[in-house]
Amino acid sequence: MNDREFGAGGQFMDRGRMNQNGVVQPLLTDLYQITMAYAYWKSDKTDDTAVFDLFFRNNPFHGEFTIFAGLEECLKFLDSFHYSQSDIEYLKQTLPEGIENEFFEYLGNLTARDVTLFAIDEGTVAFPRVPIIKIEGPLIIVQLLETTLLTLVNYASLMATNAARYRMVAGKHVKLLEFGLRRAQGPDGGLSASKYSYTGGFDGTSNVLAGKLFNIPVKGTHAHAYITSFSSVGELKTRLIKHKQTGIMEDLLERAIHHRQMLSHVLDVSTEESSEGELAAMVSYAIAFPDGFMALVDTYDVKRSGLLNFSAVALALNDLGYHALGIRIDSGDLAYLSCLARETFEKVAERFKVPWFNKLTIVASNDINEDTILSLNEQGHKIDCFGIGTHLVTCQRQPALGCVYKLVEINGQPRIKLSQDVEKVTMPGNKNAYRLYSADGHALIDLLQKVSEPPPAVGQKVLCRHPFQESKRAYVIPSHVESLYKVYWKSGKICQQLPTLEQVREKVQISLKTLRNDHKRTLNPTPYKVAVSDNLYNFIHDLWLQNAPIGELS
Ligand SMILES: Nc1ncnc2c1ncn2[C@@H]1O[C@H](COP(=O)(O)OP(=O)(O)OP(=O)(O)O)[C@@H](O)[C@H]1O
Ligand SMILES: O=P(O)(O)OC[C@H]1O[C@H](OP(=O)(O)OP(=O)(O)O)[C@H](O)[C@@H]1O
Ligand SMILES: O=C(O)c1cccnc1
Ligand SMILES: [Mg+2]
Repeated sequence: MNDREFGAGGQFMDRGRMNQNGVVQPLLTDLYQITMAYAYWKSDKTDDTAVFDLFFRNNPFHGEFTIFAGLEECLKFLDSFHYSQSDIEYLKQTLPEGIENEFFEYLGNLTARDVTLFAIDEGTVAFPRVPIIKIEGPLIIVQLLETTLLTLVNYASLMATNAARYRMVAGKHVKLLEFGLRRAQGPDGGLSASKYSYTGGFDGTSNVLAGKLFNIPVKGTHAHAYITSFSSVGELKTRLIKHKQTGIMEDLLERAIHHRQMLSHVLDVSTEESSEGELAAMVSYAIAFPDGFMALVDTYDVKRSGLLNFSAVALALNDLGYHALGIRIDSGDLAYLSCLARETFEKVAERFKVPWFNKLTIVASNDINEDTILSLNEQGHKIDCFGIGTHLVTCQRQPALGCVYKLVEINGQPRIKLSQDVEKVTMPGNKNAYRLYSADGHALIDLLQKVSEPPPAVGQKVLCRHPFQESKRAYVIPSHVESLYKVYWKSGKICQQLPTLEQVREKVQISLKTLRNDHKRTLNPTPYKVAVSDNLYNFIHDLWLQNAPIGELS
């Protein structure tokens, strides 16, 4: 990949940062990470080692699952982590006066070589409080990674989860296209939205740069502007198109006008009421893309104009050996209009002996969200493909995932962060995570243990405890045990074969299949259980008592 590719948009590219979006670099962080680094350095903590957990506390969108995404970008970030000369110069000017020069030398030599990163596989379903990434290494460097890792994981996982939810409500046979670039949170947000909506189960994007960078299928139709740019057939500079088989130039407009006349009787709409400008626009688009003719039919009136003109042009193309692809509807009652369009195509198929007309694609767009799709499903519709922008990319129902990054161990000693809100108390210590499965292949529970404990064994009873509620416990006899963490980064190297985007996309669907339907339903889904071992439970609560100050009443 050359530097122009990710450097597009004027982003700064440094040597060694070739494989990543140029904006992802060590200074893409909060100032406090660097000021803390200086204070740690001043306090002689350069040899301290720490373990941080990266996890979220609540699933987004009132759901009970999250899709983990963004791991590959985190690994590329570790791989390229290095402050450039200009970064150091900038920090010298920006940090408060009096910072010792040796600190900048220290920063200039810093890399992620001594860091070890464990993670669950990208594309896997994940649950609250089970760290999706666990990172160990020198305190200063692992602290410095916090904000960047969070920004790489939070939106990616939110987006992949949102897309997976749209996929679940739409069903596997409907195509889903992401149309959100114009509404996304800026250019980089737009690229991430395209990438991770594909991961979550979309079929393609209208975002051309995303297509190029991530090898995602790019798809699209045309805008209302194309239709409204014509007002009469007199504006057509050319009406001619080559017959697909004979190669002879033929007049497409003439044929379309002829078919329009015939169709007006079959469809019971008057040619006078339909728009001539729309007909001209469709003819001109069909001349440009005879094999890929897809037209927007709602500019003036779907029934009285759009479907008539589209069918006329599609029949004219058919005379010349071409099959049109379909239509897009972008306003009005999408259930009603899609059924009307399908009925129209069926009528035309029968009357004009063009059976392929039955299979024309009906694309719908216009402020679609999960609820719209559910409602359209209830009403009955004939939509083959949804084009979804705004609500997908802005994650309308929940605009941020709350992944956090918490210190759980330092120099082998556990650390706990207390909170009035029990949900916010951190799970101290270096832990392993396991997913326990039932005999039918469904995930039953995620279990956190201390790393010193032996892993749960198939067929053996394990006591699983709610991390904070003493009375909530259950014995689980797993039929299969999955150890959730793999070492992804160690000794300065990515140590797993990274899956392609396509493979991560498949993983999402495979992983979702292991979840029972009641965890996945839209309304009041059943929470998935996350537990701790008895050993970890006691460890957490002992530490809690040690750390909680004893109040005094007077
Ligand atoms: N059958 C339907 N059931 C539920 N929601 C629908 C249905 N058809 C369309 N919608 C949704 O209803 C909303 C309609 O939007 P709006 O009120 O702006 O109308 P419009 O059709 O876009 O109007 P205009 O023709 O002025 O552009 C959109 O969010 C669309 O996705
Ligand atoms: O509705 P979304 O889910 O965001 O999908 C993308 C929208 O972008 C386009 O038009 P735009 O919204 O720019 O203009 P329009 O709605 O006025 O046609 C397109 O026609 C869709 O309506
Ligand atoms: O190709 C389309 O139809 C499209 C692309 C972006 C936004 N709205 C529609
Ligand atoms: Mg719109």
